[in-house]
Amino acid sequence: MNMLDEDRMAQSSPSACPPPTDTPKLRLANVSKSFHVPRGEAIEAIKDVSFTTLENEVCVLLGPSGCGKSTVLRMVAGLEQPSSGELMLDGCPITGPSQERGMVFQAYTSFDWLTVQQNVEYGMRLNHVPKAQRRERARHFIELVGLSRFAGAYPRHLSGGMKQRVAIARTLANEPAILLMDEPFGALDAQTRWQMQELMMSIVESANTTILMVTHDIEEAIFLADRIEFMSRHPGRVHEEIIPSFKQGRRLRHKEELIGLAGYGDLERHILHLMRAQGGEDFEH
Ligand SMILES: Nc1ncnc2c1ncn2[C@@H]1O[C@H](COP(=O)(O)OP(=O)(O)OP(=O)(O)O)[C@@H](O)[C@H]1O
Repeated sequence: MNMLDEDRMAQSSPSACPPPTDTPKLRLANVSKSFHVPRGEAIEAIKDVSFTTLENEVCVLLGPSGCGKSTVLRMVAGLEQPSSGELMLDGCPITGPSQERGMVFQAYTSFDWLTVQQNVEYGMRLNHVPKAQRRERARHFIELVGLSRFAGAYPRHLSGGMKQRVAIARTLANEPAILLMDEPFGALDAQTRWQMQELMMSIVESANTTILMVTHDIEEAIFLADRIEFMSRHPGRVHEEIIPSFKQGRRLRHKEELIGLAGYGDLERHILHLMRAQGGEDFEH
C-alpha cells in the first residue's frame, strides 16, 4: 500500500445510491479476478468468490498465503476491478475507491510531518469538514484509540502499535460505511498485537462499525470474527464459511476468556487442519 491508494480513497465521493433496507451490508457475487503479467500467462487470483457481510459484523478473510485475501479486500476498496462478478455495498455496485470504504493497511501510513491530531483530521480536511467539527471528531476518535495524551505528538515519537492506532482513528474519523483492514497488526510484536486486538474489540462495540479484515492469524480470526470466510488457493475461492458459534454472539473483551471457552480448541484445530490441507505443499518435509 502507499499514500496514493489512501488519497484515492479519501478524496473520492460517497455514492449517491440510497441503501435499500433488506440487503446485506456487503455482498460479493461470483467475483473473479485475473492479473495479466507482461509476457506471461494470466494469473487467476480468485474465482467465483461469493459471500455476504451484515451490518455491524466483523468478517474475517482467512487462508494460506496467496489465496487472494488482499485481492478481495482491494476490490472491495475499489482499488482493483473484478474481471467478472459483482461487489455491492449497501445495495450499490462498487465501481471505484470511495471514502465510504476506509482502509487500514499493515504498513504505518501516517504523515511524519503532521501531529497525531492533524493526521486524524487529514481526510476530513480533504473533504472540507468545518474546522470545529473536524477538531471535535478527531478528538473523539483519538480518545477511542487511547491516544489523547499524544494528540500533539509526531508519528516518529510513537511506537508501532500507537502509529497503527493513529491509522485506525484517522480512518474511523471519516465515518466509513465499512472499515477494511489488511493484516493491520501483522507488523506488531506479539504483546502489542493482542493488546490491539482487544482494543479493536472495544472499538467495534462503541463505534458500531462493519469490518472486513484480512489475516492469516487463526487466533486473531477466531477472537475478532463474527464470520470467517476461509479461502483456498490456486485459484482463490471461499472454501468454507465459519461462524464461531461457540462465542454465542458475544464480543469478548479479553483473549483469556476466548481461550477458556468450550469450543475454542475444536475450532482452532479445525482451522489448523484446513490450513494444513490448503497450504501444506509449500512446507512439505
Ligand atoms: N498486482 C498483481 N499482479 C499480478 N499478480 C498478482 C497481483 N496481486 C496479486 N497477485 C497474485 O494473486 C494471487 C493472490 O494474491 P493476494 O496477495 O491477494 O493473496 P493473499 O492471500 O493476500 O496473500 P498473503 O497472505 O501472502 O498476503 C497471488 O498468486 C498473487 O501473486
